[in-house]
Amino acid sequence: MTACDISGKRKSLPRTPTIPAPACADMALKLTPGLSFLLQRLPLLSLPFLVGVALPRLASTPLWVSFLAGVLTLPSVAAGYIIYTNWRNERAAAALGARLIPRVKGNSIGNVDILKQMQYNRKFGYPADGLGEAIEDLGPTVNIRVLWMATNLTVEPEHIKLILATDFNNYVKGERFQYNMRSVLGTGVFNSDGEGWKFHRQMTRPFFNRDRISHFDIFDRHAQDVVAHIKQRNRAGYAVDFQVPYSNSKWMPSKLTLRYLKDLIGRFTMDSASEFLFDSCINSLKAHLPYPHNVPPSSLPIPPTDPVAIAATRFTDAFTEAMLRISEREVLGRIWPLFEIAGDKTKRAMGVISEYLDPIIQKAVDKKRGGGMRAMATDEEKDGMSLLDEMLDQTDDPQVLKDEMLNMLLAGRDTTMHTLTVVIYFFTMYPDIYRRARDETLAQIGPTRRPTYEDVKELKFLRAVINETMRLYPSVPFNVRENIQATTWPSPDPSDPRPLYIPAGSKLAYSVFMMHRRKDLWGPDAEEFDPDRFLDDRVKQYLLKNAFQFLPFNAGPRICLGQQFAYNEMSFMLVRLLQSFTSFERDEAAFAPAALPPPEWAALQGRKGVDRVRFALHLTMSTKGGLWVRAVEAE
Ligand code: HEM
Repeated sequence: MTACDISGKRKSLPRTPTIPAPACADMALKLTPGLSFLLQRLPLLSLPFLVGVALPRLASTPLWVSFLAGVLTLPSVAAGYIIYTNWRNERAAAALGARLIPRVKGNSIGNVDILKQMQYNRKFGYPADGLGEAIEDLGPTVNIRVLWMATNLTVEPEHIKLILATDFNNYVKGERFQYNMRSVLGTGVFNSDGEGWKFHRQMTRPFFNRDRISHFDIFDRHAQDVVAHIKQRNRAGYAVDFQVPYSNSKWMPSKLTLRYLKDLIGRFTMDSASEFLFDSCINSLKAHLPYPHNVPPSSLPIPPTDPVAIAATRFTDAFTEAMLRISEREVLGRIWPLFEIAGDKTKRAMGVISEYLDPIIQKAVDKKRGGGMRAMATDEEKDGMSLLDEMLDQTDDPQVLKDEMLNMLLAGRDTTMHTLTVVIYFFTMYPDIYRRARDETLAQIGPTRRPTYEDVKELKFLRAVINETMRLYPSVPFNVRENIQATTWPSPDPSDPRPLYIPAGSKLAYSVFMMHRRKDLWGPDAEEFDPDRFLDDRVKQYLLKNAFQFLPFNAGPRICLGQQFAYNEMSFMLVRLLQSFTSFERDEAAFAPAALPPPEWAALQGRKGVDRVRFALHLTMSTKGGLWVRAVEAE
């Protein structure tokens, strides 16, 4: 690959590294994921069966006995393998003076009861239901086995620090995780390790190094649209959904997105992200907003026929669907391909996404190749450039560019959308907090002026509100890694100082959601929403003692690239809302009944007993039934 620099000389560009894909991914290109999964395992599964059948035949046993022996061989071999692996791990741990991670005990074979409970909690429960009890009983790092597959879950800052920072090179996203995500995220920055990851990260990092005026132009345009939508709907007498679904839509593509479709703020973050990423706004804010479930269908306006609105809805639905499909694969674990025997479930959504994105990327590549875009622009010129334009300085491989755009869209939409939605939710719960944030905003910026980067830095209380929101409801509540080499972690239990042994290739989950609520790390009021904990003595008392106990953006070499950008985007949107409205109220009648917490939760301790919306977990977090609000306009 070559490109022209400003002087017209040909310059070679860094080559896109070849990122190895597992064999199963190659096969999956031709076969469905399920068939490819079965074919690869066929020899492994059939060998014990054939041996089991053949051996009794040597002793001339009847055919049915041989067949039965063949059938029983498979579970016997599997059980033998599990017993051997346990024994080997125990010995390896003992040789190092270590112990195995305490194991959560179920009450049935294969811990099917735990699996059922987890599935129930995922659908109807509160985030981390069930896991909190296990951590309380066994300590902050536990081993959970379901159907003989183990996951180690930790909420211990020292252990998370090892994974993310101090022993970074020993922990990877891993081939298994990457295969689950590959049909959507390709080999982009989220979904790669080693050299591939370094290549993607160094390619995108410069874009986030500076605050750009053009980004505030983008935020402002879309923030104005959001404010206008709220005013319009409220004036017409309806609540407006800040995020998620509605049950009476006529233009919803599938049951799946019906549960999760992002709304007003999701449209703000989607439109902003598409504009700064590839300079082509999705225009989802131009599409029609949903109406509350209790508006009779007969009084709903006719669904939009405007092609821009339809295309925007199609793209956002497809994007949401693709993200949900890959997060379902994570939940199903290693056996997810068996649920995709008939075909790749991301294919339909990816078709729609590609239809939209491919021409944009191809056009940029053609322009670059045809010399229509100067390579290596100056910093000043770069201010108005999209990430796609900037990346063209480094590669013109359309697949690499597409992967990166999709990774960034995921990073840039759902995380900020969730945080903004929860901030508004907390504003509806705690009007005093809203008043303080509004007073601060009006004192610093006034009722109409557009905020600058300097203004945003001065809004200390607003920053504390955002941090406290991300403490209680971090956008990425659970995350996973795998360790390459066997290792040990320091014991979290003072009464048993033996370190914990982690066999090579273990699945390691860490939950910042749960860590952020630990009373021993945050004080007895850890579950209360109190932004002042980021401003008063408690900063010294708790947070400064261990910076790894607050990790909404991760830490170490893979720390979120868009952290500063996200603070700017969220603050900008919030400033525009604080300037435009004197208060926000939740309209509970507008929530579908199943979207509200069940009445029996009100008697419970902690946030579960207090919260008035329900939260769903997929790759990122969101509210389950939307956030329906009304706002009072400022004079
Ligand atoms: C409230 C907003 C945000 C939160 C809470 C957040 C959080 C995170 C977290 C937890 C990770 C680590 C994921 C992992 O390693 O598995 C991450 C990674 C990343 N984030 Fe963000 N993020 C936010 C907004 C953004 C935005 C707006 C962008 C850019 C458009 C962005 C770009 C990235 C990128 C590129 C990575 C991958 C870094 C890597 O693997 O090297 N994020 N983010």
